[in-house]
Amino acid sequence: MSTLPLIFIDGDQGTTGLQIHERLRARQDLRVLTLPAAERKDAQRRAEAINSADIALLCLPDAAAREAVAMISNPRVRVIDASSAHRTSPDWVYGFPEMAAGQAEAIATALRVSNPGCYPTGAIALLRPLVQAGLVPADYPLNIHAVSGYSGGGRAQVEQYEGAEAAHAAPFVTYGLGLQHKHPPEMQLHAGLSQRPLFVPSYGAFRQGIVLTIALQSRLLPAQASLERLRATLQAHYDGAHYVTVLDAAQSESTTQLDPTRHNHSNQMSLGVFGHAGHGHILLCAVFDNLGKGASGAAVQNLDLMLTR
Ligand SMILES: NC(=O)C1=CN([C@@H]2O[C@H](COP(=O)(O)OP(=O)(O)OC[C@H]3O[C@@H](n4cnc5c(N)ncnc54)[C@H](OP(=O)(O)O)[C@@H]3O)[C@@H](O)[C@H]2O)C=CC1
Ligand SMILES: CC(=O)N[C@@H](CCC(=O)OP(=O)(O)O)C(=O)O
Repeated sequence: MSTLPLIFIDGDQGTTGLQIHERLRARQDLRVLTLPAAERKDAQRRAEAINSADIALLCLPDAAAREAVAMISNPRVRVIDASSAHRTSPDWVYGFPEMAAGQAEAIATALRVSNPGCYPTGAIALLRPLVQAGLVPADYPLNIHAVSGYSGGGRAQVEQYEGAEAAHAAPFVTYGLGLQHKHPPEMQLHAGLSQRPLFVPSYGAFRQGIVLTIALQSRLLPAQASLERLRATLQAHYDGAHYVTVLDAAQSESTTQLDPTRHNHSNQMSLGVFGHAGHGHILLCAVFDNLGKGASGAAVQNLDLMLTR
């Protein structure tokens, strides 16, 4: 009998699950369990697979993820949930290792880890250190804009852009106009905001990658919140982080545009602070792959932390 840890991917045929599978394919330090196509939605087979695993990776819609958790009877099974079902639940560890001191350790020892959402990853990465340093007030009236690749919408949206009707797919779509998107509560909680941020998501006719931007007005910030101070605070927070980089002053100066696909197929995220002191305008930016640091890459990063225990 092998003693290598057994990892079950529930939802391995979906957008996130396929990419996790791909990332784990060549690994010699673990075994990956998936169900045959005909059984992948069979509740009994899923329950058996989950309960036989050391770590179950849930790459499912929220309802199916909740169902999967309810199936667990083996107290030793650990879970990484990629869905948004548990991201604000106090019983789950939020799977963003760079977010705060001690977070990586909390993930490493956790039984239940909720992977962050794609858009929240960028928003929280930018805001949390600045709010904590008192440079962005917790009640700042925030507007968060983001443009994602269409794969953020999962298989159904990928089909629209890559299937038979692809020629009719819109080149660019702004959505969530009811301002009820599922992500603001997750952003608010983990960024330490006292108000719900306003979030305007869009997607374009490219497969994957995100540019997320947050505009700030200096007159609404504390006097010490200069562009340089904001940048230095983020640099200090992410100093030594493998996957998160903050553009320095020279890099920011020479950057005139942001390409959402820049970090595709990696777990990297770049953060930038741009602005014009004379106008009192500051722009916080995050660039990353919605299927990398925004989903599958982050899940594998968390898996690796959990495998250390
Ligand atoms: N795409 C992204 O950028 C990101 C996605 N996520 C999250 O990851 C999760 C998965 O998303 P994504 O991969 O995009 O979605 P997909 O729709 O691409 O994949 C979901 C998969 O789950 C399967 N599935 C649905 N219901 C069940 C069930 N009851 N039992 C077993 N399998 C089931 C689906 O099968 P079928 O298609 O046959 O129904 C599909 O293969 C979501 O909760 C999403 O919020 C997180 C971060 C980013
Ligand atoms: C482009 C696009 O359609 N995006 C999806 C992202 C949803 C998603 O999967 O969100 P998580 O990252 O939290 O799981 C949307 O906005 O509904």
